[in-house]
Amino acid sequence: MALRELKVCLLGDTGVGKSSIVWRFVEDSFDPNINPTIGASFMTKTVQYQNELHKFLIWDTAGQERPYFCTDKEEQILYHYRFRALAPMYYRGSAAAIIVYDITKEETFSTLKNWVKELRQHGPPNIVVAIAGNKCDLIDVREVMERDAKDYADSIHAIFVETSAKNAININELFIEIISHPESSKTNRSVKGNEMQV
Ligand SMILES: Nc1nc2c(ncn2[C@@H]2O[C@H](COP(=O)(O)OP(=O)(O)OP(=O)(O)O)[C@@H](O)[C@H]2O)c(=O)[nH]1
Repeated sequence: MALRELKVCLLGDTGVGKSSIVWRFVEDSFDPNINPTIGASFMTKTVQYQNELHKFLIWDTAGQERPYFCTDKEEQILYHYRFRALAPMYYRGSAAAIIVYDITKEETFSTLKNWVKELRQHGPPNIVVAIAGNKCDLIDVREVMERDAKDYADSIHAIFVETSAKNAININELFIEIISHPESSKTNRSVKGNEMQV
């Protein structure tokens, strides 16, 4: 059976649930006390879909601009240059970027639009953009309407799903949509025998 590799990165504001989405996808678990990501973390998961194996190489980036341990301005600037400014390393060569916002926080949707602009300006030309409106289990405190987010996603030709890492809603579907997107197969890398690398 053919094996294809797909580099995918997750972008978005701090606390929107990027790591939780990755944990739900890779480990099928959810930790309500998960720690904020420092810099970036890397995980892989291989799924079988339509007679092919797809190995996701997942880079989960930190959304936090000013981590709690940075007490003064100098430390914050240092953090920015050490981690946030490294984001291009993670989206370069990616088949897809999953940009996550929190449906209960309007400002995280604005951050998402900034990431879309950055990807359009500096990202790979064929990168598949997938927008995930996470925490859809919290509809009572919703601030971003699903229709508005879907209209925006359609306007930029992005995949769109509302997800809940907590309740395992649309997490696998999100990754399957990425596999099935015609553009992602162009960036997919076929791997033969012992050529496979993490
Ligand atoms: N109710 C609910 N809470 C969630 C969901 N996903 C994540 N959370 C919670 O939101 C908080 C932040 O989750 P993370 O996965 O650390 O968010 P992140 O985007 O990776 O954050 P950074 O690492 O700081 O960039 C945690 O308390 C999670 O338990 C969800 O689908 N529903």
